[in-house]
Amino acid sequence: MAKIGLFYGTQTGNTETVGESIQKEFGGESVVDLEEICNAAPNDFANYDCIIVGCPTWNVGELQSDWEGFYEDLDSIDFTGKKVAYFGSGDQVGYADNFQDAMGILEEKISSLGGKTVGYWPTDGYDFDGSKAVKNGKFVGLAIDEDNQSDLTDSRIKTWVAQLKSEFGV
Ligand SMILES: Cc1cc2nc3c(=O)[nH]c(=O)nc-3n(C[C@H](O)[C@H](O)[C@H](O)COP(=O)(O)O)c2cc1C
Repeated sequence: MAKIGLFYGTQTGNTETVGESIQKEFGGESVVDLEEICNAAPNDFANYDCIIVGCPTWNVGELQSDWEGFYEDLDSIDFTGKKVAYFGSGDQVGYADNFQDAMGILEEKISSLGGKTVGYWPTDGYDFDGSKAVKNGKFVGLAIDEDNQSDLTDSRIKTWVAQLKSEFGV
């Protein structure tokens, strides 16, 4: 079993691709286990002290549907003592009032269940009007925009993973 568990949901594949790049950047399967949330059970989270959660925002400010289905199950997971990092996929032009809301919804829930949020990310370089994923002037995790800024995705992942390696202590 790897040290870090990465749980993601996706509708059209972008968040899965980003998850795979994050895994690769950490050093591959020996460091990060990838699990699609539609195949996950609440017990799977118990295996990891370091967790990465990936979710795109859909239907104007909503969780991706598999995460929607798992949302109530989160209540049965003890996140106490776990470090949790978040990444999201969104579209800052098409959905400027709800950019990356899903990342914020999951962070609020999981931190209320004891998870310690790591991997905060600056809002510099993005242009949007509102987001549930911004707290104290920063995103609660890595914001990816494949619709408008796909050219920045690789460098954003590299920078964020380097930050997380230090915050996770791996
Ligand atoms: C109908 C629809 C609704 C969307 N709603 C939002 C939204 O509210 N906020 C946002 O940031 N992105 C929104 N998006 C953009 C998607 O999150 C984005 O395309 C993302 O990369 C999809 O990720 P996935 O391929 O992992 O499903 C929406 C896209 C569509 C087609």
